[in-house]
Amino acid sequence: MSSDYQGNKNKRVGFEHAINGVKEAIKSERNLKIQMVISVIVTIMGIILHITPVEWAIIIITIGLVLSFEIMNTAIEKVMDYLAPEFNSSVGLIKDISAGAVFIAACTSVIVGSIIFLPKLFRLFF
Ligand SMILES: Nc1ncnc2c1ncn2[C@@H]1O[C@H](COP(=O)(O)OP(=O)(O)OP(=O)(O)O)[C@@H](O)[C@H]1O
Repeated sequence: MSSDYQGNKNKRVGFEHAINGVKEAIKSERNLKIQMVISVIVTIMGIILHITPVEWAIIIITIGLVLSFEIMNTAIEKVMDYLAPEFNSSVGLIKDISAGAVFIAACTSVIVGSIIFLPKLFRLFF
């Protein structure tokens, strides 16, 4: 079945839609802005503390995981707001579960960051 969007489908290259999605998510989601600032700070710390290539790979995967989960959470929130804008306990639960996935990814990133950075910071200051 074709929908109204089919007429606009070929006006942009595939990744342009994705870049637009990232921009829109950043505009509308405060948490995503905070996570991006934290990602920049972590990257600067990685440069200053001379982390190894393997540590860079782990940090980059972790940052990608958190940002991707937050963007997916934003998409789920938007779908739910579109389909059911009124108060609904099932909608609330779906959003809570989606936020839970971000929370798990964020906790993982804190643990990974601590394992990589804390010993280096400790050596720097003590
Ligand atoms: N339509 C709704 N019905 C019931 N509860 C809702 C509804 N919309 C949101 N909630 C509750 O409010 C919480 C926050 O939802 P909201 O859509 O405001 O996301 P947000 O402020 O961007 O939060 P997040 O930090 O998870 O991104 C949800 O996790 C849910 O518990």
